[in-house]
Amino acid sequence: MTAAVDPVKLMKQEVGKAAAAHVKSGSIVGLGTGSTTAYAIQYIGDRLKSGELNDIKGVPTSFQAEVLAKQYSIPLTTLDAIDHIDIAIDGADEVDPQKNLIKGGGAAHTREKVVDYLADQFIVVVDSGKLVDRLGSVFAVPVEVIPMAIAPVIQAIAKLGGKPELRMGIKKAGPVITDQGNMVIDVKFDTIDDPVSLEKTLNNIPGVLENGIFVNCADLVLIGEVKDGQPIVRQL
Ligand SMILES: O=C(CO)[C@H](O)[C@H](O)COP(=O)(O)O
Repeated sequence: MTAAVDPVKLMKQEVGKAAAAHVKSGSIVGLGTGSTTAYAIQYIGDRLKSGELNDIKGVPTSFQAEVLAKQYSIPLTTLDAIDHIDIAIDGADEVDPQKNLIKGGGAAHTREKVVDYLADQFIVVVDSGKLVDRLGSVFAVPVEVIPMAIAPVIQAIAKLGGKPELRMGIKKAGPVITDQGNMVIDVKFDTIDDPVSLEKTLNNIPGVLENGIFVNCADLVLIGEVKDGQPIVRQL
């Protein structure tokens, strides 16, 4: 008996491959975080190995991205050694029709926001399950907070009408700790009518480092779908 192929995995693989095909030789590439971007990193590595691509430098958005880049022999650099990023590839947890995003399912949104906004071209890679009519319909907004400010930030967020929940670890007792040593509060809002203003409002709370609302940032959204059992990629 052959094992059934997971359709979500198929979509992620195909969209990751499609995004990796956009990377040109000589580029500085922002390497996003998450299971979909992991395939893009793998395919960039494959293209380097085959000689189809050369002279690439990657800027990782997380410890995970750094480990994967090393695994696939992608040379890395840091923001103090470069003056631009040509292209960034990153996943998302929600995408609305205006290409606004919620990110941070992997608690990496702070570094992702720095890298993705710096890139001349930012390509988002998602499976079709991430598309929503309105941001916040399904996913909570991740907010990275410095540990000593957790209590007042939770109070301030509750006053804004959000339902804050401290993100807890899996296979680790206690809260999730980000790559910067901070904590994450996931905030569910009934509706997000104005993501532009909510992004600013959340970041204005003292103790908040960054939140996962990304507006006016994505240039291209690649969506993986399965049609008639076959994975396809379309653009938003
Ligand atoms: O924002 C992120 C990490 O902070 C990820 O890009 C986002 O959570 C999507 O991940 P995946 O591709 O595994 O669904």
